[in-house]
Amino acid sequence: MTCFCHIFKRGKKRRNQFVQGDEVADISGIENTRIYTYNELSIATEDFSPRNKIGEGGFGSVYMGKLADGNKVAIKVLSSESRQGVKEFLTELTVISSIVHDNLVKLYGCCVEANNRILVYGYLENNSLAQTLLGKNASNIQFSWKTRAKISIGVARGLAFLHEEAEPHIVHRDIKASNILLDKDLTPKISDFGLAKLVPANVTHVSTRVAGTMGYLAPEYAVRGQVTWKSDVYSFGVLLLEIVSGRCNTNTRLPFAERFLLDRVWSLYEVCELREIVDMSITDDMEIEEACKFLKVGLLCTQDVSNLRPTMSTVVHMLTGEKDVDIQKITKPGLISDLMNFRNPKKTDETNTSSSSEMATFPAMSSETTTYISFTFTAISERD
Ligand SMILES: Nc1ncnc2c1ncn2[C@@H]1O[C@H](COP(=O)(O)OP(=O)(O)OP(=O)(O)O)[C@@H](O)[C@H]1O
Repeated sequence: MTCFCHIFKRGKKRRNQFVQGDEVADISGIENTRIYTYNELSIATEDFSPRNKIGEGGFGSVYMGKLADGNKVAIKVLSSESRQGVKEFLTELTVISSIVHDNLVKLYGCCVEANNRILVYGYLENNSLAQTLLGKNASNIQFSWKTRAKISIGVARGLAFLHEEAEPHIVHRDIKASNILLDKDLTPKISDFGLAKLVPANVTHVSTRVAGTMGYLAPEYAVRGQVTWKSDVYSFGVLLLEIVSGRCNTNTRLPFAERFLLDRVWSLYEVCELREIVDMSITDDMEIEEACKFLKVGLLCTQDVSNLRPTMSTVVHMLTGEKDVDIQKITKPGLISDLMNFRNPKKTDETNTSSSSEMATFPAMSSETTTYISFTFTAISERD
């Protein structure tokens, strides 16, 4: 009798086992990840109809879908470059879906049938900050100071959670306005965390992904490809400046002195005129003071020397007022104009009005990093 039970148990799929056709993999935690069939997702998106396509990012296309239970979801079809083995893919995915926080987009599950690698996320009604706050087509959302403060603090909390509490700790690598989504109450949710590991380090992919991101890259990331939590803090600092000023980190239509937001904020800080860059729709004096405090936190986060940047939990405390902003610690941030100077000192003077679609190469970079920076300046001009 004992022997019979044993055989029976061996024949059954275990809780931590993924079985599909001939594929059998033991993956701890998989029982908490929902595996969707391709057919289910195809029905949800009306056969991946272009009508339901809501975006296209470096990882692939994103569709809005309605599941059989009525739940609205965002379905991200990873591009062909992203194909990983089933076990590897599911192992990473299980980790990502176990990370749950109010300020992180919830990953519901995935589909790994045949060559398809598809992720299913909770759907967020109010699009990304890139589209609503910084986009060309103004949204009807009123970004009051209260809303901006709530968004800034929420993103800081989400990132602090990824860096300091999530197991394993996660460096996002691509904090930027298009990766901050807003739900119906304008609660910010960070998207795309952990995805870097789902895609092989493939040059073509990296170059397209980082293309829109230049203004957010910490100098050590741009020059040496060095990614740590400190490079995320730098990107968050740039995002914070964008939220307070209501403008994109790079605008090549502006005169050179105003073109790069961080450079502009730093020069205004030096002459005690930070108020000038605060979005004009914020008019209340008390709020402007608070906004200037946020700008100073942004300057602390973007310090050129990465060791001078605060941790994200310290940033949260400064933004919420639980900790003072120590202005003694604000020194020169890592400026884009300095990176460009490094590349070609003659080109960055006041008279430089050249198009930004030049190729940039930095001697210290690995060949992979060089490739993506060379796309960067083209991308900056395309966005404006
Ligand atoms: N969970 C979601 N809910 C609602 N819309 C989403 C969701 N996820 C993504 N989107 C939409 O799809 C677009 C593309 O998202 P995606 O994250 O793939 O690319 P991106 O962030 O714009 O660029 P990149 O891949 O370079 O980071 C977003 O800008 C957003 O409009």
